[in-house]
Amino acid sequence: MTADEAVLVLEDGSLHRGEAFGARGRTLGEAVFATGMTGYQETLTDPSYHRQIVVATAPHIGNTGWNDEDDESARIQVAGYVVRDPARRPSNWRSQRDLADELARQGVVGLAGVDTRAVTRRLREAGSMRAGIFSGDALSDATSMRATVLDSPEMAGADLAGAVTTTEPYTVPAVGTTRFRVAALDLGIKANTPRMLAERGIETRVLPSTAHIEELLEGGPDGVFLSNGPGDPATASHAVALTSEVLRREVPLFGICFGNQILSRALGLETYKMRYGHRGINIPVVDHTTGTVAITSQNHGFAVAGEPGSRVSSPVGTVHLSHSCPNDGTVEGVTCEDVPAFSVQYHPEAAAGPHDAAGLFDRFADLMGSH
Ligand SMILES: NC(=O)CC[C@H](N)C(=O)O
Repeated sequence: MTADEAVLVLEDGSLHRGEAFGARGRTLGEAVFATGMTGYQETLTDPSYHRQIVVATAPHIGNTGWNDEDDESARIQVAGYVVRDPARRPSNWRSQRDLADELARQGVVGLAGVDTRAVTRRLREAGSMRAGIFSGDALSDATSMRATVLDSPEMAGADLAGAVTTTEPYTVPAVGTTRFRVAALDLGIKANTPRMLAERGIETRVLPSTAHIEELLEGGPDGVFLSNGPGDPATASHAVALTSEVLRREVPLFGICFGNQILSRALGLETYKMRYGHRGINIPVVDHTTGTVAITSQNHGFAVAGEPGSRVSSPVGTVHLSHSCPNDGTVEGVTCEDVPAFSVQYHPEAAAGPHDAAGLFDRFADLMGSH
């Protein structure tokens, strides 16, 4: 890595100087911090991070290099990447190349050599904020770089699923015998989701976010899946309308993260922007039905409003705000008591992360089996 200068400029006017990492140039996005110690390849390729500049709290990044197997989508999706101490040389039996080279190859602007924990403390106190990374020819004086950041769009109100969804439908076959067929609305789906469904004998037909109800329910699928995805759930009116129709027809439905926010909105609940969100792979979730706690993988900046553990009425009957995060008391999942639908704010596909929540895919299969 050549030691040329790069700077992270936050909306609050603070400047964090380091070295260019990956591509040189300029990038703008929402600065968020992610606390996972592992799984940077999955994080960087997760479409939910579209238009976000990810700040890694783990000080050493890049140790396991990059491979052709662990991508969660077709490309690196983050707007930028900020790390403290990049590995000088990757060392892993699966590594095929170097992280910095891969960032450069895909044109992703990054920054290394800053105190990412200091940046994180700032984001934790003041909240996620707009930011820019500037290097090479894009470097200029602090005032104009900050003005560029202040001109960039906010994450609140951003409608981004259309930027990451598939253009054409495709099918991921079940492994072994096909027990169920699921239609998945791709709002930014991760590759591990259809894979985990496939392992349970579920064939997944993945559809663009613009699909109409006839396309979604073509061939009479056994269930509908709402994926994770970037942007503000308050903008996702089409997905919310589709979901209302699926609920009305009582087709079994399961949603993850953005999908949880969409289902909740279809049930009449509201979403709001959190101060700094949850992004990590060791976040606890309480299941209010069983009283158990799962350690989960998460990546969200918006949340569903409501009292964890309470029951509210909706157009399709009673809804249990069935899961919550004990760290801050936010809602982490909803369960419909009168129609076959549930969703969680966290990631049972856990790429990367712990496997505590993997059983939710079995719960979805059971729900389809009993309808
Ligand atoms: N991972 C996701 O699906 C994220 C959902 C939404 N964009 C949020 O930030 O809350």
